[in-house]
Amino acid sequence: MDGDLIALVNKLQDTFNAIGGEAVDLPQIVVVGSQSSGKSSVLETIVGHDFLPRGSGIVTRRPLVLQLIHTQSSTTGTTDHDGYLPDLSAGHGGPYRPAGRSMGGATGIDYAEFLHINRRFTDFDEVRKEIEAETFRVAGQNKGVSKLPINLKIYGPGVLNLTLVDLPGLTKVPVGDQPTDIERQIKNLVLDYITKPNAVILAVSPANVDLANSDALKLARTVDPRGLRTLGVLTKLDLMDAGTNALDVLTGRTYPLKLGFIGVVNRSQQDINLDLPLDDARRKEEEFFQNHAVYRNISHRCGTKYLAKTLNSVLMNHIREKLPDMKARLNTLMGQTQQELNAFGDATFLGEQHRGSLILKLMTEFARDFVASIEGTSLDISTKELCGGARIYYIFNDVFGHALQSVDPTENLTLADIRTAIRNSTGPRPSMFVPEVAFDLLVKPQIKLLEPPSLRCVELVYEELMKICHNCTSPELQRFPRLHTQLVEVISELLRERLGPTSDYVSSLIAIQAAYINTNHPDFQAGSAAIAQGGAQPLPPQKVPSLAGSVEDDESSSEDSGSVAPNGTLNHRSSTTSVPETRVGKLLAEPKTKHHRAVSTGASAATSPQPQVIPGAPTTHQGSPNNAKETFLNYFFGGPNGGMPVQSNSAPGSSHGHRALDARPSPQGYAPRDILPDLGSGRRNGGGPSGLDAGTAAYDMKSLGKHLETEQLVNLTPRESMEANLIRSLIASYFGIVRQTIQDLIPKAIMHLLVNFSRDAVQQRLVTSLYKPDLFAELLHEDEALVTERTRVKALLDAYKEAFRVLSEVSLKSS
Ligand SMILES: Nc1nc2c(ncn2[C@@H]2O[C@H](COP(=O)(O)OP(=O)(O)OP(=O)(O)O)[C@@H](O)[C@H]2O)c(=O)[nH]1
Repeated sequence: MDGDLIALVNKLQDTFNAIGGEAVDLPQIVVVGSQSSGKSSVLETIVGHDFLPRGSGIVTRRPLVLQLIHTQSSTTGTTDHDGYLPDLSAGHGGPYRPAGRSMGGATGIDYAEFLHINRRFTDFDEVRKEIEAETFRVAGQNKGVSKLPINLKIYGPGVLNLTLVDLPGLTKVPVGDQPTDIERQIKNLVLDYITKPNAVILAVSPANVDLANSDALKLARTVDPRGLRTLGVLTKLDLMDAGTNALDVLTGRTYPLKLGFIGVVNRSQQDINLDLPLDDARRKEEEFFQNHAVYRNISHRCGTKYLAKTLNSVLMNHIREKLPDMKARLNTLMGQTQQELNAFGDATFLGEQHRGSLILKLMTEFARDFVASIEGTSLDISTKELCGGARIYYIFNDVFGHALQSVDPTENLTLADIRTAIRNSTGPRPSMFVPEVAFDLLVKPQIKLLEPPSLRCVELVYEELMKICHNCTSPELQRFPRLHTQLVEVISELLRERLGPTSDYVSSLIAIQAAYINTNHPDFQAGSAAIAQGGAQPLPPQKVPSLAGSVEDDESSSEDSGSVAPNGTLNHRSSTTSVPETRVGKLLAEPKTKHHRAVSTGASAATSPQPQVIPGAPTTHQGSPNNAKETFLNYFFGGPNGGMPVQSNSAPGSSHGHRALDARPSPQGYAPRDILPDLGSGRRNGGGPSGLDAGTAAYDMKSLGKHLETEQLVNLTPRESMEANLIRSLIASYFGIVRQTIQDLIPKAIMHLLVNFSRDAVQQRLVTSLYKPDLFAELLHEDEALVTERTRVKALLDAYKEAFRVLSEVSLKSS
């Protein structure tokens, strides 16, 4: 039973070595000692073979995990119950046969196996060479040390069940080309092993050096201060100065260790040189103790044989003691490993007949994850960054919102441009009033400025959805990279399909806004009123109290009057309510005027703001959008519908051919030309390009533009400047309204056409595209790395389970 324990630990050690399970702290004996203290000699005598490298300097440079496995002798078929054949007189069958001497005989063969090569060694010289080669391979030629252990098993009827770890000897000074920190390196390596509470420390100290200077004991003390798991070994007792002895140490009077001290005498260097067989050396050792005057009385507790036996029982007791801990640890590990294994997928879905349901399950999970990410109901919601639906909201609200707000509605629209547009829209004739068509002409391209940010918004949401789709994965799905790729591909295709219609719709929303400039929009009318109000300064006494006059006065203040909000938009609501009952303000504060057109020939503009149709005046545009548009600027610049007194006897024909409202008859009977004589002449005399007068390039925008470029902008006449500023303010006002609408509509459109559509279609699309039995094999092709990893985890779990089972049996029997 006890033999089983060590065999079990050995088995666990192998399993964990092979599959990388470092988690179990297995009970093992760790040999520690300073250089040349005799560690290798002790190990060799325990094993009964010369198999360790020898030489000067540091020979042991990698940990050597040595498992001694007792096998039954084939001649006797028996063994003593603790797996140890103690009878030295048994000769070849004894435990301390030198290498090669008993090999090949009927008594059974000792042989060695390394974990790193699949080969059985029966020649222990070869074992030594292999250890040397393997040491060099990893730790380099005579260089530093390596933590990577060499695993060696020695089988034979002559060995005890034992697990020992040989470590590099503690050193002080680097020699040769050793690294300068060799002392620290070795110390750390040793500490790595002896710190583990399940390690039994075999502290080897030479008896010919004062125990107070023992590096092994010093280091052991740091991790086992009460000396509970340290076994002291005193070597070189034969080399002590004459007259001195180590009796006090061996009897535990000098240095207290629970497991005590055992004295040994190994082969001297000379013995080695003379190739003294190990069994001869053991006899010599036995004789040494039995014949020694001081040690005679304790000779049964001295020597390598006794050490081996003690180690065996110490290790078994230690394992037995650690059983509950190991079981608890294994239990935890089993739980963890099981969980790890579960992450690779439900075992119930393995097998060909379940492929369809597995694919369906993975698809559904994928679709569910995708929808959950969008809706923010995902289980693993990040707290580090916005994700999924929240990012879409962020795109709408912050990114898109800011992008729209940063669009300057009058960008690239200089006063000169506006003047040019005004002039172009008046045709060859000088015009007295600002034509509404100019406003129309100018505002449309500005509305188009909203298109790029809107389309970008679609793209950003699309990209976000793509990201969500790529992030939808699970450890189970990772097993099937091709299925995952296909799932992502199908969703990507769905999203791509939706990108076109969504972008088109968004573009058409902008186009719709540009298609019809609704100057009759209530907010715009209110905003326009505020603009007008901003310019409604007290009129100079000498002028006719006309709108034109008030606006003209505004020219000096319009730049800084603040009628346009800093962001280029108007606060329509407050403007509306704060519009004083000025003439223009009152007119514009009643947005429904257009719809109530009535013949009201005698009404004054101040009390009757409705655009009025004059008998005999051209009415062809009445009711049409153009007509509606043509009306609103009249509030500022006069015209038949505005408050401007216009002479009814003005020739109606003079207005046709362009949309300028200057010559339209008004019910009041004044012609704008009459009341604003300076405007028309001002343009001709002041800022007007001479080209216009010459008439040669009146319609040529280019030459006009060039001309304007050459002329300084300040050359705008006051009238032109006023007109241009006013138009600009109105553009900003109108643009603000459109922007608000767009800001509201685009996210709705994107949600409907892209996000919600994809969300609702994802499951069905996946099923129709991928749920095809002939695709199953391809889709369920497993990732090889993951298959390996799953196999490893499965093997680990099995090993834990097996270890747990054996441990349970052992503890049952021993209880
Ligand atoms: N006389 C005598 N010599 C011993 C005894 N033990 C070890 N030696 C000698 O001491 C030297 C060092 O012994 P090793 O067993 O190689 O010492 P080590 O601790 O393994 O050395 P490193 O692996 O280099 O750290 C060898 O020449 C041994 O023959 C002993 O009990 N008596």
